[in-house]
Amino acid sequence: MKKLSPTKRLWRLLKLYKPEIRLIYVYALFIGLVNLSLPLGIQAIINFLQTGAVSSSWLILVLLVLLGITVTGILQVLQLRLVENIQQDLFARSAFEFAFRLPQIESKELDSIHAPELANRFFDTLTIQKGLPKLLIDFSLSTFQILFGMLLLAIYSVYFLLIGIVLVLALLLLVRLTGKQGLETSLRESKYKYNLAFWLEEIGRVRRTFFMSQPKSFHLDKSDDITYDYVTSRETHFKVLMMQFKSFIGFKVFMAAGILVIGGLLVFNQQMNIGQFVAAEIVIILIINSTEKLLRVWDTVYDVLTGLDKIGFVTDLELSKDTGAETLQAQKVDITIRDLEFTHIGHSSSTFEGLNAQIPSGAKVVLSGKTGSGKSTLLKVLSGILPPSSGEILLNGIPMKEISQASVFENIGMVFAANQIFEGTIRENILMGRALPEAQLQETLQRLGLADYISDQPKGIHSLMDSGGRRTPRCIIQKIHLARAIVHQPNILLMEDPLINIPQAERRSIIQYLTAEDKPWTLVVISDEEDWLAESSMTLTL
Ligand SMILES: Nc1ncnc2c1ncn2[C@@H]1O[C@H](COP(=O)(O)OP(=O)(O)OP(=O)(O)O)[C@@H](O)[C@H]1O
Repeated sequence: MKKLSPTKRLWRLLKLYKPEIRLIYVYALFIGLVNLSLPLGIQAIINFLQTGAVSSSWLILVLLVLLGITVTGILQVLQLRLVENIQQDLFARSAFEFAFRLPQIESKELDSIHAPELANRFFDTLTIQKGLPKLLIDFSLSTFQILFGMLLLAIYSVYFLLIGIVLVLALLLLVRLTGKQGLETSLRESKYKYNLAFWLEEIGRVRRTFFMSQPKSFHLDKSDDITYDYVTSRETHFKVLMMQFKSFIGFKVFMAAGILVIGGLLVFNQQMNIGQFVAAEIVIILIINSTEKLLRVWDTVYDVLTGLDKIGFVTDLELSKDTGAETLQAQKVDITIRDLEFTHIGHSSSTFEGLNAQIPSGAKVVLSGKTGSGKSTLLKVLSGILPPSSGEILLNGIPMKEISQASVFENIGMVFAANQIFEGTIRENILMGRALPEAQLQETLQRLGLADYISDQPKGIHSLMDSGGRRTPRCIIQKIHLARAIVHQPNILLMEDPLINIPQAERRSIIQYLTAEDKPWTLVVISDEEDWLAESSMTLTL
């Protein structure tokens, strides 16, 4: 898929909130118009005052000016409400995008990426969120303010209008010439920011190793290298910003000088009365303030574009597609492996090839082979997590790619070698949101020898586990992995060394339970333990 440019991403985002943004701009337009009531009203008030009499017209004018100020205030409150709605919606949208996408991303996309690191990019949602008021309110208000101010001044003198046109053209030219460079430097700066965040997470993850390591400076040196890269790229970005900022200030001075000189000359030449001059001065102040605001929006534009690019990286990653239409309905499943080959991305030779096997339903298979022979890879291919490079797997004679992924996953229980405990209660970690009869859960806990441990916990099965089960014994972690895999009585049970942390005395009874004749599953386990071999009905060697 072609990568979208950050600017295109911004348009796409703004399109989502078209009705709200339209209203924000309509309000800004009104605010810009009503704001003119201040200079115009004051101009008329001064003219009245010069007549030296308090009249009802003077009073009405004062009230009109006050009404103008109140109306703009109300419209600004309405704008804030609209932007707040967009900000809240954006947060929720981003949260669900991440939660939905992270587990669904195609395995091949994540081959060289550490998936948890992708979650760091969620924080750019806040950058975008914070940038929106500036981008929508400040930008729209300032633009209309400058536009209407210039038009009003043009009524006083056409020279004012010329100055305005020169200013707008100069701003557009500057954006065109330096905008791209600013975005590039901002993206580079952001890259190092993420590198540093990831490295700090790594230090946190293996903190004890770093705590004990001598010399102590290793992780600091590495942090220093990344920080240096960050600061250097930030400095480059800042230089671009400074160059833009200085040019903006130059434009501002040029505009103020032009308007003030022309205004003064018009008064001297009596082409303007004092009331008009004061009004023109107020308009000039409004325009200068608005230009100032536009300058400040610029930095935010880069932040928002960079944030969108960073989040876009995650949302661009291809998701795993569920193209199969068949469902797996049988109670028992046999597995046929036909000419199976798998090659990891970036590897020139295949991990395994020409693999053929027939695993009858209910078989208890031990998968063995020397280290690196591809046992874990085969298990992932069998589960449908990794698609084979060639050949196929059939479940009850149906090619796996024709069966819907949801149906395959519903029928599989899987125990991975890697720790899969997430922060949540023991119950959540086992059931993963499945609604199962309580008796079925209790039976599983009993059979795996988990019931006693759980009842000893302060909140029983509702006790909280840390991420990775930090404070839970490894044996219990493994039993929870097992409980998760079998509690729904799957038809296929795939396990990578599932019992290595479980005491020998308990292992045999668990193996006997998992390999019992009456169990619904066809079991494939990676292990070289005698106990598994003794209870298995077949072995598969890679
Ligand atoms: N995500 C990956 N990307 C690239 N290569 C990989 C990936 N995962 C595994 N490999 C490589 O594929 C080969 C098979 O790995 P696999 O983990 O399947 O073997 P294994 O038999 O389970 O090994 P072990 O018994 O040591 O766990 C190895 O050479 C490994 O380096």
